[in-house]
Amino acid sequence: MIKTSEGIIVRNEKRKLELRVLSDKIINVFVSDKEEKRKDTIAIERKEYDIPKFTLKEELESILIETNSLKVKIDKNDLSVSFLDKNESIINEDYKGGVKFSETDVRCYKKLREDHFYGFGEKAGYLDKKGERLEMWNTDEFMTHNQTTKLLYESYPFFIGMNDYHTYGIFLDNSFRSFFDMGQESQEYYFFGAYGGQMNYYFIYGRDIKEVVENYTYLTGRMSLPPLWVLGYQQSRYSYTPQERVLKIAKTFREKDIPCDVIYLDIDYMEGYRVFTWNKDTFKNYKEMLKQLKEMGFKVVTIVDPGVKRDYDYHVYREGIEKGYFVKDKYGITYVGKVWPGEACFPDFLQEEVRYWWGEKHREFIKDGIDGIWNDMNEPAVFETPTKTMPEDNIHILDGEKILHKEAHNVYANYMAMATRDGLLRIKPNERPFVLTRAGFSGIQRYAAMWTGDNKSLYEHLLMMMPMLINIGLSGQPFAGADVGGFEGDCNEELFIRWIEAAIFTPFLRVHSAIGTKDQEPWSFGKKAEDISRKYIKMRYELLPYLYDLFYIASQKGYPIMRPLVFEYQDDENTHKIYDEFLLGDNLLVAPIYLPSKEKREVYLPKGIWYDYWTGKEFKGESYYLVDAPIDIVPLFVKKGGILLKQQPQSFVGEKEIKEIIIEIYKGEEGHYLHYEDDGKSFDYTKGIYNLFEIGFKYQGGKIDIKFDRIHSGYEKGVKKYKFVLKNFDEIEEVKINGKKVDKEKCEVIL
Ligand SMILES: OC[C@H]1O[C@H](O[C@H]2[C@H](O)[C@@H](O)[C@@H](O[C@H]3[C@H](O)[C@@H](O)[C@@H](O)O[C@@H]3CO)O[C@@H]2CO)[C@H](O)[C@@H](O)[C@@H]1O
Repeated sequence: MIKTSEGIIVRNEKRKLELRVLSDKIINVFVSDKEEKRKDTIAIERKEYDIPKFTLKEELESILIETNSLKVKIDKNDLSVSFLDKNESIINEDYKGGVKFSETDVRCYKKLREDHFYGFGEKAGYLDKKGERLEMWNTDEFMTHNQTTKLLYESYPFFIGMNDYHTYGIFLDNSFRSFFDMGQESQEYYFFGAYGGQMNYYFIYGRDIKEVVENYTYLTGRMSLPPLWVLGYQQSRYSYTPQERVLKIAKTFREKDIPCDVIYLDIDYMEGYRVFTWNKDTFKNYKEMLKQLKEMGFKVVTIVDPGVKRDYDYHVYREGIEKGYFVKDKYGITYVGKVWPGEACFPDFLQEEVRYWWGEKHREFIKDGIDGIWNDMNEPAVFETPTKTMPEDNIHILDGEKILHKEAHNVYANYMAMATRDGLLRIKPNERPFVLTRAGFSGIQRYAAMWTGDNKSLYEHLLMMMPMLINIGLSGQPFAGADVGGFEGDCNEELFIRWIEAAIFTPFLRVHSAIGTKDQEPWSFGKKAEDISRKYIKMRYELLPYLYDLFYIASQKGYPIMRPLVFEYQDDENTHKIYDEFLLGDNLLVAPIYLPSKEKREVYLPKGIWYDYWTGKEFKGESYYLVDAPIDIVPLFVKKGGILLKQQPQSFVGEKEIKEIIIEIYKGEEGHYLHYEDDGKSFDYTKGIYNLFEIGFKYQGGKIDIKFDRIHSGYEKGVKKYKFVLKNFDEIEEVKINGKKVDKEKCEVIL
């Protein structure tokens, strides 16, 4: 055994085990049958750790490492590893020697003690993945996504294991195609591994799911605060063309008083699908169009695919060829695949120089008035190949070394998103960039928001939006959404209404639909759908302060914005498998209708008291209820003592100065809330230019004591008036704010 500054290295005649103690609760395990160095992928953001104190005890058969929270036992014979808590209760242990190497793969077997497995990022199907076999290989899956769809666009080789006694996470830091058998093959063990690369995983212990997610994102990084406008409603279609149609859509939103912040331009804005060009026939006057959109308060996001059309007269292709920036085949010849523009080449984003070149290509776009970039087809997808991507033996260069596509594939999109984000940051250094991506790997939250690709206009896909987005959130990516209304197939009035009712509570809210399908704007399905859409989109804008506070928490702790009930109520066993309800933050429970012709649904309310958001009716938790949901109502519940922040809705973010924040306090003995405020655009907050408020209350015998405390003050232009609205309190005799009695009818703070 060798003691290192971070942990230990142990060898037997066949292999080496390197164990690093990265925190009291995070242990990195690297097992190899060769003399090689551990290789972290792009997923790991953290480069330095505050190595905690740990003790080391070597015995005849084993080695014991102990931190403040964990004991790690290593069997000196087979180098298997067990993780125990301080009371010697096993959290997780290798099964029959643990790691196995073979010609085709490397895998690790673990004893199966877990009741549930969550995470795994973007996977179709339900919330709990126990008993399933999953694979990770970024894939453009155009067919219906359902329980049997194994591969989708993004890969997160991360899961959370949980039983009544323990919660932990495992992140397999390996970018090759990976697999996870969570008890399908056996009831005795589960295993995970990859078809290549190393057995390099991080064991992440946590008091509960929350702490595991916090620790996992401590490693893989957290989303930084997005510009406030991307929290608004966004309208997309493949494709809005010509420019007159784009303007017409924009004007209609304003005429019909339906809030909207963003319009997307899909592939038809380009000249022959050549990236970084404009179609001169259909977008003749695109600068003028962008100007007019800006005047109406719209932001514009354009699609940018990785495929560069093979055409020597086209500057991006010519430069790429001349500089040798494209991915090469196994013979070292530039690889050509078929995508939208026909024959195309793919920039090797793994190279820093290529990323810089690509980032600079956005300069003109941004100067002309484009506000955000949508990276699509970045698995990378290639048409008409059996694998739907480029050959696995294609060559990329990473840190000066050749690596094959089979290693680069799953991380390609992260490097592309990095190129885009860094480019936007160079162009406008003090403006928060917005990048949307379809493909990605763990850690993608540091570069881009994501959407779940080509779903269909089906009730099944409305339902699936929930478990998918919830598991993505548990996998460190809080900023996610689905194509609202469904991408492929015709949506209809009822489906659109029900989808909007659910989606306004998802972090990323974009309606998107495919070419040849029925129009999918909020007014495309008649007056009823239009009115209900307006009502809910306005509600989204009303709730923006609450939502932005959740983005702030996500940026600090990595917590999901859209949470499964088990995230907040892990002790309540009934929550463990619920996937068709979710929490927006910890105060608001959303139970969408996801079946046709349904005006009622069963809702489970966890521990505590809950108030029907619409009627105020009180419900006791830990029970199921059949609740009414006529077509214009999505069942919503606020928890006892919950606090919701609202503001006046507007047509787009920044339309009007927000002069007042409404703080709704729902009856309870007490409640707490953290409110964050900044300019919603720049990075000034990193220099302390933001405000942070602690809001709380205590209530007893008709008397309520409200605390409103600015614990950080830095943003002078912040809202000055905070009005408290007391919900569900029967008789209020006395109201105090910060210890001072105030008039019950004028419950407010003016700063
Ligand atoms: O930019 C346009 C849209 O591109 C994406 O969706 C496309 C998807 O990625 C492609 O694979 C393709 O699907 C074809 C499919 O692969 C093929 O087997 C055949 O069935 O025809 C399909 C249709 O051509 O087309 C999709 C678009 O229709 C992206 O996900 C969308 O958001 C973009 O709007």
